[in-house]
Amino acid sequence: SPMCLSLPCTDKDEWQLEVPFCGGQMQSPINIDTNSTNFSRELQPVVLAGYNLDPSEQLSLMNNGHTVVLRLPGSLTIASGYPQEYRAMQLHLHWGSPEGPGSEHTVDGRRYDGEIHMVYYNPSCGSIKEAMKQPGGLAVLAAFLQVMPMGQPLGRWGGGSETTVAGFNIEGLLPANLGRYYRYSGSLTTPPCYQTVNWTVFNQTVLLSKEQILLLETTLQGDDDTDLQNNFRLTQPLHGRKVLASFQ
Ligand SMILES: NS(=O)(=O)c1c(F)c(F)c(SCCc2ccc(C(=O)O)cc2)c(F)c1NC1CCCCCCC1
Ligand SMILES: [Zn+2]
Repeated sequence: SPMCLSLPCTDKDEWQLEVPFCGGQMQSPINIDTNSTNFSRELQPVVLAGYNLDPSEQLSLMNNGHTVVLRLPGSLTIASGYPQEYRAMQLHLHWGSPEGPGSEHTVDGRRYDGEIHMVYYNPSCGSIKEAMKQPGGLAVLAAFLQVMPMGQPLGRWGGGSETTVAGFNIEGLLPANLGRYYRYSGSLTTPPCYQTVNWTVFNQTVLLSKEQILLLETTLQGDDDTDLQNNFRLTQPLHGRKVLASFQ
């Protein structure tokens, strides 16, 4: 767009022209200004249950043209850290390019190399479709991906359009410390932009090797057969929302 002065120039926010919620007052991602977060002692550490998936469990990994998505079984749940239980749906990633970082959330204006999102729904809202439209119907656990200085690779990341991976310890994809996080109410960061997401953004990052980040940035094809890069939405205004912190 003509107003774009800095790269990457992906002002996806024409979305609100055809997708009304995308122009709402509770949109994600946001910049987290650590000087204006409120410490809340009610925010307990996030505890996952059922995350150690049996290798006999085959998980679908696919490139949907916008990100790489790993479908997760509903047996993986958030057992604490939220007022109600949530069940897993999928996890996916946001990244940049060899020219620059690609996290969705920023902290004090800093953009990280990438961001992992684990998407959950509240089963007491009925089906996933209903949950997606209810406030608090969705929860997303977000962690920043950061290149570690000297890389010994973490976990396994696949590529290609549709494949399956054997079950593995999903908790290994999140930071070790799930007790330090930011919490705020926001939205999906892609159309339909439903404002129904209870966001958790962990303070500790997930360290990947330079090769792993580069693999992510250079191996996936987007919808239009170009490199799938910079698949992050620009940060959105808070419109008075408070960001809570589970730590001081
Ligand atoms: N950050 S996020 O959670 O908002 C998010 C993104 F930013 C995303 F960019 C995506 S991928 C883009 C949306 C999409 C496209 C195709 C398909 C398909 O062919 O199955 C599915 C979805 C993406 F899938 C998600 N997460 C999805 C949001 C879309 C539907 C709600 C349920 C799962 C979470
Ligand atoms: Zn996402």
